[in-house]
Amino acid sequence: MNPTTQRVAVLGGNRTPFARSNTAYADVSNQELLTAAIDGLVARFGLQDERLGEVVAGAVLKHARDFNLTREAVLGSRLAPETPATDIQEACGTGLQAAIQVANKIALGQIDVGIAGGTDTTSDAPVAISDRLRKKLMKVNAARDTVGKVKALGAIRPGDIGLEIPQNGEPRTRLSMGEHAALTALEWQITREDQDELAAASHQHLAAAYDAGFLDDQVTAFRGLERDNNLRPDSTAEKLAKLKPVFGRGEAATMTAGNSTPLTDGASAVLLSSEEWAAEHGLEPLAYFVDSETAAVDYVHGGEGLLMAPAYAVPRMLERNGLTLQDFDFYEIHEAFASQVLSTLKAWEDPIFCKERLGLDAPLGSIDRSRLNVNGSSLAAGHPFAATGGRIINVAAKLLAEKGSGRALISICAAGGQGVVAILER
Ligand SMILES: CC(=O)SCCNC(=O)CCNC(=O)[C@H](O)C(C)(C)COP(=O)(O)OP(=O)(O)OC[C@H]1O[C@@H](n2cnc3c(N)ncnc32)[C@H](O)[C@@H]1OP(=O)(O)O
Repeated sequence: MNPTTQRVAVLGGNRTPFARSNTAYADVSNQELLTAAIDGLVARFGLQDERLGEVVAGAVLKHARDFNLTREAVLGSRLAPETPATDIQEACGTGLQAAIQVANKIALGQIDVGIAGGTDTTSDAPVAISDRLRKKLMKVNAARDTVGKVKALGAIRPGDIGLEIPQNGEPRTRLSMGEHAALTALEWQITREDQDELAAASHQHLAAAYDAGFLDDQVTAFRGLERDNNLRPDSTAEKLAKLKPVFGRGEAATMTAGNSTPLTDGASAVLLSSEEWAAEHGLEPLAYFVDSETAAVDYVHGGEGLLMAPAYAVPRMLERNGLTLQDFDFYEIHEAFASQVLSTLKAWEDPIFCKERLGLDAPLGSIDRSRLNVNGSSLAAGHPFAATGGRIINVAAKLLAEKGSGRALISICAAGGQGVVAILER
């Protein structure tokens, strides 16, 4: 056993431009998207025919045929086919969780280099047939002869014919992500104005980042798309204020298509390695992967808001690292919904929440809002669930590289009441 750990370098990343559902990638599969994200990284870092330690990636919405999606993407890429691959899934936390798994293996010296990634497409969602129809069709398939097959087919009734379409919601509460977030927004009294302001800033910051060339070495054009097609550089809080609420009722109806992420298609990948591997390949690390934490909350019995788990994960990670919430140069908080980011920030400022729910003597306090999602986030880029973690790591690492030193906090809420957070440093 090797009890020592080593530093984990973030060398860089790549992603496809993100596309709103049923637009530029309407006919593209998860496998094609993930392969494109990996191959972009291969091209950028000269990894053709390299056997990497491991590729860990995943998709939230997967067809049965994609049972080993990441392995298939590796086999379809220009990496050496001897590169092992693992599929994981932790809803919107998938991409960051993939990076944590690769980083931990590197830290333990089990592998020298790996890729973490994620992909999702809501355009090619895994629509299945109803349970009743599936079971009856399996009997047809299992029948030994034509007579048996005809008999089994005869057992199918019109009422058996139905589709199972994946729901963007929680099976245990039957509420959508947006409806859950609307309840949390009401609890924390998050105003429509503040949500629209955050959404407008996301669009303006992402547009500025593209214009400044910040994303030139992170995004590779794909299927005719060069930039995320959800991006509206002309978004202003005034324009967003005109949109109709889509989630929540009455007082809770503050969330719109403009201050919520759209359903999105896309993929991302991040290259992580040991310092030794980076040096051997003449690569300068952008940043280092320092630590991570996951948390889960009981949203089912009303104990906590569905998307509030990062509020719990961050203080645990801060304590372990002897840091305060203010010790960061950049805060990359996934904008599932503007209200969710604002609810989390408000919770960290609240003495009662911090004492009673987090068990802290004092509130975590406010962050310097000028350091929040400085190059835009999911409201502007879009949110292909499992690809968001990679997008965020790449942005945070490059921000640190450009600054020369500092620390970034990454926080991602996920369906199922979970949250995945991490610290990058340079
Ligand atoms: C852990 C997690 O991450 S949880 C999050 C998981 N993700 C989700 O839950 C996805 C949530 N999002 C959705 O379900 C959908 O995108 C919805 C319901 C919010 C909106 O869906 P739609 O109504 O189809 O959105 P659509 O794109 O048509 O936009 C509605 C209107 O808002 C307008 N609009 C949207 N964004 C903007 C903007 N930034 N500026 C100005 N107008 C805008 C559109 O132009 C459209 O206007 P129109 O009706 O005049 O054409």
